Amino acid sequence: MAVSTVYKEPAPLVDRENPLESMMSRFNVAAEILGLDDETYNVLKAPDKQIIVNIPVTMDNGQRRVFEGYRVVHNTILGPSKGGIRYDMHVHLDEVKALAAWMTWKCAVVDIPYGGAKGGIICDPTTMSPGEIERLTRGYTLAMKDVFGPDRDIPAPDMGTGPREMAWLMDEFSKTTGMTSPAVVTGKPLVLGGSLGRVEATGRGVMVSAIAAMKKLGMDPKQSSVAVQGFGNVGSWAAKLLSEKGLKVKGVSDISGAYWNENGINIDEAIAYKNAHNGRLDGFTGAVKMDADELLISPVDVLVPAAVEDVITEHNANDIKAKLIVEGANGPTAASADPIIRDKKIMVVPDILANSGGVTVSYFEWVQNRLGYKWSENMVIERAERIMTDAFEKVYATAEKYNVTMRIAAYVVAIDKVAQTYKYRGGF
Ligand SMILES: NC(=O)C1=CN([C@@H]2O[C@H](COP(=O)(O)OP(=O)(O)OC[C@H]3O[C@@H](n4cnc5c(N)ncnc54)[C@H](OP(=O)(O)O)[C@@H]3O)[C@@H](O)[C@H]2O)C=CC1
Ligand SMILES: O=C(O)CCC(=O)C(=O)O
Repeated sequence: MAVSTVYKEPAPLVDRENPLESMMSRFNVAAEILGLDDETYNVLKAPDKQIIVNIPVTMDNGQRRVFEGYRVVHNTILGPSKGGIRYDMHVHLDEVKALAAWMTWKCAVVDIPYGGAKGGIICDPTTMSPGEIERLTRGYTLAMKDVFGPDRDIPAPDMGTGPREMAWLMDEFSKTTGMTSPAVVTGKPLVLGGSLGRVEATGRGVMVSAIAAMKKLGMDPKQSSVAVQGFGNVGSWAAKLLSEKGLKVKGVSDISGAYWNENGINIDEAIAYKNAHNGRLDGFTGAVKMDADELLISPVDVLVPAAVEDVITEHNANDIKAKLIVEGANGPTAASADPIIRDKKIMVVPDILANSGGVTVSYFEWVQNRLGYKWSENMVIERAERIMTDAFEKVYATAEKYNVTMRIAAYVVAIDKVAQTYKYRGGF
């Protein structure tokens, strides 16, 4: 049988900023503020484990193709590691390492008992059939069977994956143990033990943090406008829930381009259009198409980058008009843009706080699976909102205490918690 290795080589990071370097530069600033000792610094800066696997998959045409997959466990000091799995052609080991570390900091910011991990496979799911994606997902799960576990490492969805992939993962893992193990993965379909409220949880958390930040800035949601980059799980839910709070969503985008309506886009219509057109906004008539790069520097009060890393850089930061940036995506702002944004006095609710609603409700899903009990949607929403509001206030107070940005403050809160736990666990 012919074996093609076309998807095996990782995409180079040459033309992009390196998210791992961005993560480390903020980590270093926070470590300095906290006066972290050398031992703790060295333990926290590098991942505990990096696993790279080759996954042979029989494609629909009978050819075998080998895919490269990763799982990076950054840290387990606070508990079992937690983090999503990304299917995308740009997946790169350094990116997965950054994403795994961000999971450690994110779980610590919202004070849930998890460490951090992230996974990814270099693939383009938009060109694969459901059967090919299923075989890839099952192959990845088998390759990671000794890494995953309800008390060890608990995956979830990220870009390019959703409840369908999580169901296959749960089923394949359960076969290896001979027991149905719903708690091995979160973001599952409801019938398999998924939690009410998980699908929209990340977008809802973005909305909650945006409203909390607007309150601090004295901005009235009903008099404010917003642009959202990325119209997938996080972006579309954030846009919908922000519009329900009265904000005018003037711009949205996906890989097909950006769409602008000065009078506000009808988000329910945009979502319905996307769902009916292969997940894309291309051809949507409720807005005018514009250059994708223009969206980030468009005249809006609030900007929500909810797609990929490093879209805000030293090259466009100066042109941003928004007074508030709420990071739905992980790592959308390169470290090179931080000083420019700070000097422009734009408030940034950083990724590890703003998008933590997803992992928070994942935690609730895991708790419900372990209890064998289901919570009502109201209970999920109310508890997640409380956790996020408390985390926001803690980060805001830390920013004031040290006179630093919300981003550095979030790292300070997170690293302090993990470092203190490390000291207790180490016995001194
Ligand atoms: N899902 C979750 O619960 C969580 C996700 N996140 C982060 O949020 C971000 C988005 O994830 P999620 O919504 O799940 O992913 P999805 O795959 O559901 O959606 C990604 C969206 O981004 C669009 N996109 C991709 N590249 C670009 C680009 N260069 N410019 C504009 N749009 C682009 C995609 O367009 P198209 O579909 O046309 O390709 C799609 O609309 C990621 O950074 C992820 O790590 C963070 C916390 C939790
Ligand atoms: O829901 C989860 O467990 C993790 C989601 C995720 O990958 C993220 O927050 O970046």
